[in-house]
Amino acid sequence: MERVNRVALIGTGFVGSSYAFALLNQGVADELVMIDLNKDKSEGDAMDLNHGLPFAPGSQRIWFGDYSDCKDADLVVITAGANQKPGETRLDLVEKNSKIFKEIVTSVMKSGFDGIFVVATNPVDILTYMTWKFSGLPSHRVIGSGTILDTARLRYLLSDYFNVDARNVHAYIMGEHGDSELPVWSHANIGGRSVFDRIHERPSDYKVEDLDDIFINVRDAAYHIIQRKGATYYGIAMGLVRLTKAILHNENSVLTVSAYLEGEYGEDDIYIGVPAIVNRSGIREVLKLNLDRVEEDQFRQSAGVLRETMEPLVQKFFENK
Ligand SMILES: NC(=O)C1=CN([C@@H]2O[C@H](COP(=O)(O)OP(=O)(O)OC[C@H]3O[C@@H](n4cnc5c(N)ncnc54)[C@H](O)[C@@H]3O)[C@@H](O)[C@H]2O)C=CC1
Ligand SMILES: CC(=O)C(=O)O
Repeated sequence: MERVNRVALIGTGFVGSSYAFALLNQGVADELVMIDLNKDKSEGDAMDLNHGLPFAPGSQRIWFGDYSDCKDADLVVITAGANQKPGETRLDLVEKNSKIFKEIVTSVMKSGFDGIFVVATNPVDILTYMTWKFSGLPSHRVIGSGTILDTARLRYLLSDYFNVDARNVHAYIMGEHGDSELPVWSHANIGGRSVFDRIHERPSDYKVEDLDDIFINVRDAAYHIIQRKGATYYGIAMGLVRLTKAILHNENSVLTVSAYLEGEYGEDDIYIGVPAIVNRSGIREVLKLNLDRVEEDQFRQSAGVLRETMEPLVQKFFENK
């Protein structure tokens, strides 16, 4: 008999329920258990999604459950916790969401869970680090969604600008999933042709300065959406499904996830957005790009911002016991 893949989703708010919907529609997992403090909302979502099963691919099972269901999960995806209010940064959420994570990750581990964690709650790089520390799992089995969404936003905006299918635009955002992130222009290309070459061959259509505006729109996209509708969820939900598929289907896909660094890019003991090869074992390998000097500096600064924010919490939770 073929092995059943189970995903346990913790947090079924805007992001979690959108992820559940996208996962069901793409038929990526065999089982999805939904867990949330808000029992009514989560149970209602499970009922509602079950009614879509006749229209979904394959045979899938969805239910509202509890932490004991995490024991047999291959993947625990955490989207629980506070989101940003207009004007708040992701880093502003760090204290309250770290407390929530201590409770959640401890409960998951008590179930006997021995799979892979995927974290999306903000500030995602720091909460991925916290998940790794609270869980005691090997670092390659704890993955943050990192800059997966920012990279998708960049590819979309470049595709719009150059009028080329987003799937043929290859460009990464690295660093913090947040205000200090950076675009890796030195490796950005449209179907293999560097964005700079593309701009230079069509000077009447394209300008290098436009790349700055494109990046600023990527970096500030969450603020623009939150201002309009209070939260962002569809983009990240689809990104999380992409990541889930790369893991459960052992794809060895390159995705800009939040990965634990041990000297790569000159940093260690930190989770931060980098391109990495992802498969059934989690993060197989961090991909080392040759960044230019400006990008190297920006990456170092971004890591510095994360360290500075994280330091008091690491002391509080792990050093002052
Ligand atoms: N990584 C990324 O690219 C993105 C991350 N996010 C982040 O995702 C997180 C969730 O955002 P939304 O879904 O919009 O928030 P939401 O408020 O709609 O949902 C949060 C859910 O967490 C649940 N929850 C809170 N404490 C819990 C606990 N101790 N145990 C179980 N469930 C608990 C709540 O009941 C609620 O259903 C936020 O931190 C947000 O910033 C949002 C978009 C993109
Ligand atoms: C909220 C958030 O992290 C985003 O949309 O990028």
